[in-house]
Amino acid sequence: MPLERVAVIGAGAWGTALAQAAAMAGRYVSLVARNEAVIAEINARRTNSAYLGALQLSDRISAAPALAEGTELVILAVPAQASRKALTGLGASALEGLPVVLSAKGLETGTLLRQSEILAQCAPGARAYVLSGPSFAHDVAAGRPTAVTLAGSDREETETIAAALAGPSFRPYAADDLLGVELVGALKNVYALACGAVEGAGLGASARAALIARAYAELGRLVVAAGGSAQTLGGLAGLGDLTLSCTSAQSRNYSQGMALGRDEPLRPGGALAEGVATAPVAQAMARRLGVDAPLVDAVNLLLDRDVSITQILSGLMARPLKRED
Ligand SMILES: NC(=O)C1=CN([C@@H]2O[C@H](COP(=O)(O)OP(=O)(O)OC[C@H]3O[C@@H](n4cnc5c(N)ncnc54)[C@H](OP(=O)(O)O)[C@@H]3O)[C@@H](O)[C@H]2O)C=CC1
Ligand SMILES: O=C(CO)COP(=O)(O)O
Repeated sequence: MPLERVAVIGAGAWGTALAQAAAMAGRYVSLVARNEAVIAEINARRTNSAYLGALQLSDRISAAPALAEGTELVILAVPAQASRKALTGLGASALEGLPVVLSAKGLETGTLLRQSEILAQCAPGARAYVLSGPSFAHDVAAGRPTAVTLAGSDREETETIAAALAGPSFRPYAADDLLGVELVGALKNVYALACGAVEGAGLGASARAALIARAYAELGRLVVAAGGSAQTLGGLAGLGDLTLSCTSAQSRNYSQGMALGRDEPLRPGGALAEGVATAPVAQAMARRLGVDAPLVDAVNLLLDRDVSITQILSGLMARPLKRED
């Protein structure tokens, strides 16, 4: 089987979970961490307690401070705003000719770039793939079943990578629409903030469901205008992840949204909510594309603390009535 030796960059919750998934799929995994204590704990005790509690990691995983010789597949699993720094640290020559699976769900602030565009700048000789879909790190690491999308422009290599990562409880479906998969994965976090705010403010499950449906329509307008496929929207990375992240307090974005809805402070330094950094980027993108994105606008107002979610929903309800499209 090709792709025996996988390196996962970033030993946080998602990197460790993806390392575990790859190990359960039969790969040998080097989990690259920047923190020496994390490396020592994984190698000595087979746990990463800061991120995954007492969960026992596969003995096919070893932790290391740098990319090992002989790596055949790289998975990048640091937060979206840290990807550029992590890739620069690895160096373009180390990634030359390698497939790199991008797993962060966010757009870069300032540049408005997607993860694959950052990879193209930092390591032009690497080949980009994107993994996205409904998958909480704790679920994946514990071997609870889910299915995700693995997108890439080389159909044969996409299928080979999907097969290399497929295990008894982790099922990657190959897809072509790399741009669309990247965008829906990043943007669903913005809508998850809004849905969490609706719950936090006690506005009810009906409002939340209506918001999810309108978010789905808005996401479709954005993805298609940006050049993605409408089919991606109904897939695992679109509908699948939107459903998960917009309904579960296990989502950091949703739970940060709940704090916004209660008018509580966000937790600085707390668990990462990618939607907070991505919301202004999404707004700039929508404006550049000329797409009407009232929910993205609303989340930005909410994050600026200009208005409450209740006021925002009242404003949306007062917009001129229109056909549902
Ligand atoms: N958690 C989840 O359920 C899922 C997360 N994702 C996505 O995965 C991405 C990462 O999230 P998650 O793992 O949860 O975040 P965590 O906060 O759990 O972990 C982030 C990890 O990235 C490391 N890191 C940060 N900056 C750098 C850097 N410059 N160089 C090297 N390592 C760095 C951190 O290292 P250190 O420990 O030293 O700070 C830490 O190990 C996000 O984009 C998220 O949307 C996708 C699906 C599921
Ligand atoms: O993307 C995720 C699940 O698919 C994780 O969502 P959060 O980053 O909101 O926790």
